[in-house]
Amino acid sequence: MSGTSAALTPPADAVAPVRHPDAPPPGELLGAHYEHCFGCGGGQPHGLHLQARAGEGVSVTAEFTVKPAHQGAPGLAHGGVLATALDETLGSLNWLLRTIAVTGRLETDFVRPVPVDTVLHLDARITAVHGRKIYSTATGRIGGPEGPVAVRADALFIEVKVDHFIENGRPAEIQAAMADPDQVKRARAFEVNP
Ligand SMILES: CCCCCCCCCC(=O)SCCNC(=O)CCNC(=O)[C@H](O)C(C)(C)COP(=O)(O)OP(=O)(O)OC[C@H]1O[C@@H](n2cnc3c(N)ncnc32)[C@H](O)[C@@H]1OP(=O)(O)O
Repeated sequence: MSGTSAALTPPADAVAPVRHPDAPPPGELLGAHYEHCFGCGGGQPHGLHLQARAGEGVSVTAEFTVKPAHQGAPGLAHGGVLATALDETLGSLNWLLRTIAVTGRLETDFVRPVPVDTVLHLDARITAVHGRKIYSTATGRIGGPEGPVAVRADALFIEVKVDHFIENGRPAEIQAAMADPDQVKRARAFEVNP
């Protein structure tokens, strides 16, 4: 059983997403947006270390290997961890628009159990944009990129300014991020949209 709530159905006057001219070409790894991100950062020992790759149009693919630290039931991935993998993959899509956005809503279907050591093959795309609202969808397959669907999600991301993080983040991490020239450069570049 699956379904999508009205909040995740784009309005009639929503528009198709437009890939930013400076978006990385199809096949290129996007890289972590923040070293300490639980989803993609290399600095989190038990994080997902998810690596997203630009696809055609406004789409990405990603792989996530379920580790023993990600268990819920014995030998099986925790559902919240799988939702995190979907959230991270969907979040990385906004890089292709060069838009900073955060998850407002995430609806997940858990279709098949995902054992430890499984590689989850994720595929996500933006379906529509309406003002600050970005609608997207993702699937996670097991046994290969064409294997059966184990999880899927629909999401609504909301565009925000860098100030969202500066005003809401814990001061220690914000100061450290702002002292990192690469982090600042990356964040500010995203604020200059055509
Ligand atoms: C540097 C790159 C960083 C990338 C990070 C990616 C990491 C992976 C993604 C994440 O996990 S992000 C972390 C989890 N998300 C959050 O922490 C977000 C917390 N929520 C908020 O900060 C605010 O609620 C939010 C910014 C999402 C919205 O607040 P705003 O005051 O900016 O927006 P507003 O409430 O005016 O809503 C704007 C529109 O979005 C709609 N909206 C907002 N939240 C919604 C929601 N939850 N469900 C449905 N619609 C929603 C709202 O109805 C409205 O629609 P209309 O324009 O049609 O009137």
